[in-house]
This record gives sequence, C-alpha cells and structure tokens, in this order.
Amino acid sequence: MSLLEIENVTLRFGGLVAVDNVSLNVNEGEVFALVGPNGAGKSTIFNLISRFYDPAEGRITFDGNDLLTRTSDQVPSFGIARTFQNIELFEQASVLQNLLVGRHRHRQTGMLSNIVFSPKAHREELRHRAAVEEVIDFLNLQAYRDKMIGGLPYGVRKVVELGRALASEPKLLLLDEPASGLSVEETQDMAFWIEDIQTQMGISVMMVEHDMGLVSAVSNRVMALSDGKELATGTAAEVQSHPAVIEAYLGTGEISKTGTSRA
Ligand SMILES: Nc1ncnc2c1ncn2[C@@H]1O[C@H](COP(=O)(O)OP(=O)(O)OP(=O)(O)O)[C@@H](O)[C@H]1O
Repeated sequence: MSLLEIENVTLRFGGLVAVDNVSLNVNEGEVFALVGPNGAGKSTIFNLISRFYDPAEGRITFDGNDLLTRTSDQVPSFGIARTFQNIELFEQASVLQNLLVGRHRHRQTGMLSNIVFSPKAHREELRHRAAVEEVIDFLNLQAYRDKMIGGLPYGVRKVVELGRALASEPKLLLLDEPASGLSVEETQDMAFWIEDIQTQMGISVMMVEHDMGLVSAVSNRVMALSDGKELATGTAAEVQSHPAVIEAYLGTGEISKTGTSRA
C-alpha cells in the first residue's frame, strides 16, 4: 500500500525549475532512494515533503492526508521524521537529551503537570526514557549516552541524528545523504541499520544518497533525477544501466560506485 504519494509536483525558484512535474510513491515497508547529480532536485523534494516549500503545482499526500494543507510544524505528527545533510543536533546537550527531543510528538502532559512533576508526568517520562533506551541499544550508542554532542566524532553524531528520528517512532523516515562523510565501515553499519529499520521496525525509508553502493545494498526502488526531472525508476541495477541516467552522470564518475542490488 502506498504511504507517500507525490503527484505531478513542480517547484520553481524564480526562473529555475528545481522540481519538474515529478510523480512518485513510497509504499509501506519500502526503502526508496532518490539519486541524481548535484542540483538534480533531490533535497528540494525532501523540503517539499517537509512543507518547507509550497509547490507551484501538484499534490502530496501521506497516509491518506493532504500534506499541502499542513504546516511544517504539523508534518512530524503524521509520522514523518527526517535527518539532514548538515547534521542538526543540540551541540550543548547530551546524546540522551537529544534523543528525548525526538519524543516530542508523543508528549501528552501539559506544562503545569511537568512543573509539579505529577504522577502522570512521571509515568510519561518513564515511557519516553524506555523508548529512547531501545533506540540507544538498537544503534549501539550506550558508550555515548551521557556525552555532549559537541565533543563527538562526526560519524557518531550522524548515528545520533538517525536515533533522534527513530525515537519519534515514525512511519516514514527521510534520510538526507545518510552516508555522506562516513568511512567505509560506518557506511556498512548504516546499511545494516537501514535494513533493520525496514525489516525489524517496519518503517518505510526514503533516502537521498550519492553512494550507489549503499543505494544498491538497501533500496527496493530507486528514482534517478536530473535537472528536476525523472530520468528512470526501477531497481538500482535497472536505474544504473538506464541510458538517460548514464548520460546525465557522464563525466561525474558518481554512478560507477556500484554495489549489490537486493531488490
Ligand atoms: N532555496 C533555494 N533558492 C534558489 N535555488 C535553490 C534553492 N534550493 C535549491 N535551489 C536550486 O534548485 C536546484 C535543485 O537543488 P537541490 O538542492 O534540490 O539539488 P540536489 O539534487 O539535492 O543536489 P545535491 O546533491 O548537491 O544536494 C539547484 O539548481 C539549486 O541550486
């Protein structure tokens, strides 16, 4: 069943058509990747789903809800969580505190209840801590639980950002370049986690990624874009061998980083 549907969406920045009549859907339980050369419009599609931008034309629905009638603040409440190309965490807070921020959409007790720390607020806090501890175990973050983000290596921050998104218990996880800046080993770990997020947690994943090894290893379907337009959609192998995709990547060398397709 289709979870996210984007239909004939167009977005212009002045005279530049950043997303040109793009349609796609992400099914429940699927890992869907967007690939394409720099400036293809991949992040802009994430920003449209996150409601940072209004499309000039088209429709975006999630789980049967019209997302275009909602604000960016409301998007997480539907079960859409996201990581960013430039990691966005609270530098002066611990890993645990950052992960607890991910629980925001599930908080029910009001400010007064929290100030006096009522039994209800106490029970709720225990529930949030338990959910966050599960994420810490899942991502092997035990050693970093009480460390400040500011002092952590880049690769660990990237995992914490993934953890914060997971702590919100999303239906759809948007991963913006999950492998960028990671070592080969860290990228391998990221591939395992994405697989487990899909198979064990049942969360759908949509990712923007340049590393075709990771894309091939974890994606069920891939869409290639260039200059805002769809070039091809299919398995990673189908997309990589598509003439329009090869043409778009010619000279960039990016598409040559292939891996083993699982789709
Ligand atoms: N806020 C903006 N204002 C004007 N132009 C923008 C804006 N954001 C993106 N663009 C332009 O829209 C086009 C698509 O950009 P986008 O960031 O979506 O590409 P991308 O495929 O994510 O690229 P990359 O792989 O480099 O991140 C580019 O030409 C970019 O310069």
